[in-house]
Amino acid sequence: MAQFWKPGTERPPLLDDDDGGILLYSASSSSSGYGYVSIEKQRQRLPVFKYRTAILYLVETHATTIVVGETGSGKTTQIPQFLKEAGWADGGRVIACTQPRRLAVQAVASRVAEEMGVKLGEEVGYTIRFEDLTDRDSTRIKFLTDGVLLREMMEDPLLTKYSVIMVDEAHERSISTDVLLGLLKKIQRRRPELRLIISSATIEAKSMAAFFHTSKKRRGLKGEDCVPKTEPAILSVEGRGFNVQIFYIEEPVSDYIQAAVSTVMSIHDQEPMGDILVFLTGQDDIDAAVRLLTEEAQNNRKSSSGLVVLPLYSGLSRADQDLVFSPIPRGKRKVVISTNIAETSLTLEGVSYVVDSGFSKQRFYNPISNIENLVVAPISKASARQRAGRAGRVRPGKCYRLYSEEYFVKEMSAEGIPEMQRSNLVSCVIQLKALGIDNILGFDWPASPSPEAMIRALEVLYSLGVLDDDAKLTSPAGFQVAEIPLDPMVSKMILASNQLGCSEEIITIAAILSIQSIWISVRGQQKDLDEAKLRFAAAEGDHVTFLNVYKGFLRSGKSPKWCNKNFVNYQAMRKVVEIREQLKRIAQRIGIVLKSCESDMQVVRKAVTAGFFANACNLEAFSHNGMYKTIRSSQEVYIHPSSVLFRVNPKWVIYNSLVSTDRQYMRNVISIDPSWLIEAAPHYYQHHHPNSIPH
Ligand SMILES: Nc1ncnc2c1ncn2[C@@H]1O[C@H](COP(=O)(O)OP(=O)(O)OP(=O)(O)O)[C@@H](O)[C@H]1O
Repeated sequence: MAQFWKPGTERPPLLDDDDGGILLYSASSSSSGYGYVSIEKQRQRLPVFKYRTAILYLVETHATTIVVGETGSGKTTQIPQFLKEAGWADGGRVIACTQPRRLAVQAVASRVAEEMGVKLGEEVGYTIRFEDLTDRDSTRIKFLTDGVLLREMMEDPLLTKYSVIMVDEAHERSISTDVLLGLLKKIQRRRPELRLIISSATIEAKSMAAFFHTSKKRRGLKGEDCVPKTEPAILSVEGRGFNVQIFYIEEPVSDYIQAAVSTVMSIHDQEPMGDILVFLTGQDDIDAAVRLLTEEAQNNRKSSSGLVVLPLYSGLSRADQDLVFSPIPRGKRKVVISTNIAETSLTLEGVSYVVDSGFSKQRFYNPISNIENLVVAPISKASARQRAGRAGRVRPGKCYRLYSEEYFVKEMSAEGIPEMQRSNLVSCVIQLKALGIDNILGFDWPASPSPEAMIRALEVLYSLGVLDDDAKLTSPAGFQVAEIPLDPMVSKMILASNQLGCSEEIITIAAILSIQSIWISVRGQQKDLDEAKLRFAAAEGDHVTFLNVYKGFLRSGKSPKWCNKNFVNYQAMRKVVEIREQLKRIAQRIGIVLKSCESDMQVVRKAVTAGFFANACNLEAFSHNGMYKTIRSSQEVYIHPSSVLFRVNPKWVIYNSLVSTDRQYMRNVISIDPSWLIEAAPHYYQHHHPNSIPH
């Protein structure tokens, strides 16, 4: 490893480090030594502990407090406890702390419950989509995703039960965080007693402060006189977790999966015990790396025995995700291979080594072509620092970056682009509409989305029948779609299935579409995978094929062996079963009758069309290479090789998503009859594309 890796230059990190200095995370002044220490001692050792009085004073006197502190300084776990101790949860009030990711919500809630010596779900609880572990009477500190807090606003627009809302990891700038910040600013005007804490590792504190600074006079709910200062306070928490030594690769790598696997093996061969956390981009990469490492172990090479390799991504079932937190037998080394869901807020206790590929999957949306792509793109310096920080949570660690120091310093961007400015805004707009925000274009955003993207979103919602001519939610369809916490196109497909009598099938399809892939992808075994797929392949396309796989899985008694034999990802199927159960409950709640259409696949395809008609494509006449054109923007697209319709090339198809590599590829494709498009969306096709559909 010595000739392969170059240690980073040591330089003390500064909070406003905008020149991209290479960080050597150094131990905070109070973090002395490691080994066994009581939880109370661990708490007191965290940098944020010294700021307890300052934080409480600022929260008392300011409507908004912005806390900037490096990863591991203790913001997430400690600040809610300080607030509780200071009485902010007295009198039945609740302290909320939001996170952008579900996994982080669960993990920090468990940790805080443990630190307070209480049972999770009582005084300390959490809520994520489809899962509520809180108690209406006793929960005083509640962790939740920012998306869930937005949903709570539908029932309680002023969020009256919360005394303090802490928006954590604001630097991630997820869409939900940005929408939440905009709405909280509105709520503050009506509730001067509400306190906000915006906390983050790298937030541009000044621009956030400017956003929250308002000269407008606030109106109290009941004429309260406890008007705090409107100018936000900014507090920098100095100090970090433990030393993390950074190493850079000397030469750029062409295959980051292979490079990550080799790095893990080198660490295992040469470094003292300590778990390894590897950051790759998505399920495919991760499954490939897990397989490569497991094969090494099976080949019984002395060097790789003793490795316990675990994947971590959002498409895993809860039980499989929990495995990464579970202890492993003594003398073994855990290797967790993860997407960026482990990037912020998580503490994986045993981790001493991080391997950072430098990439993540990111959404990019082009409002002109109205196409959204999920692409593998370079991460920002802020993400790289968060990733490195995972190695220094409970003891000093090392981070191996699979890119050069020069690249980090000169080319990596300082911060990522806010999700709001690179996403399709359909879900965001429907949520604001459901909250009664009519003037979406005039909404006060921390970072404004492009007007084109907004207009596109309004158009899609209008064509889905979710908004009426006055851009208000339609009743009941619009309200029902808003109620289902999924992409409105998927929700519309579920609503249509109710009328078409195939809700059982469509709910299965919706569950499968919400995870990345149900197939095991194995490098070098593509032919075997294709053959396995043929056993389930349906001429109608991928959606019907999914139903065949799901039926087979149930018939096998949910057997892992059956999955392996058929190249079906067992963990993904467990997640599908889990999501399906949750969707069933929501569907019943909004009045959908669960009904199976048995073998009538035409109604299933019609229901898919009802949701995804805007993604219709037509095979180019005389096309010898399978080129399609999208109806809405005449974009050139092709069926992805992973689809069962690859090379079949039916004349008319609908896709669920696009991935762009050398070309734009359609994933999850189904063949349709073009007349269904007019049935599903007469306005969209007759007015916007009158000559594109044969009558
Ligand atoms: N589950 C856990 N097990 C052991 N230690 C933990 C656990 N969770 C947190 N800690 C300790 O608490 C420290 C502070 O964690 P916390 O999440 O509060 O920091 P933070 O400043 O919010 O960082 P981040 O921005 O990365 O979320 C960790 O570095 C770690 O030492």
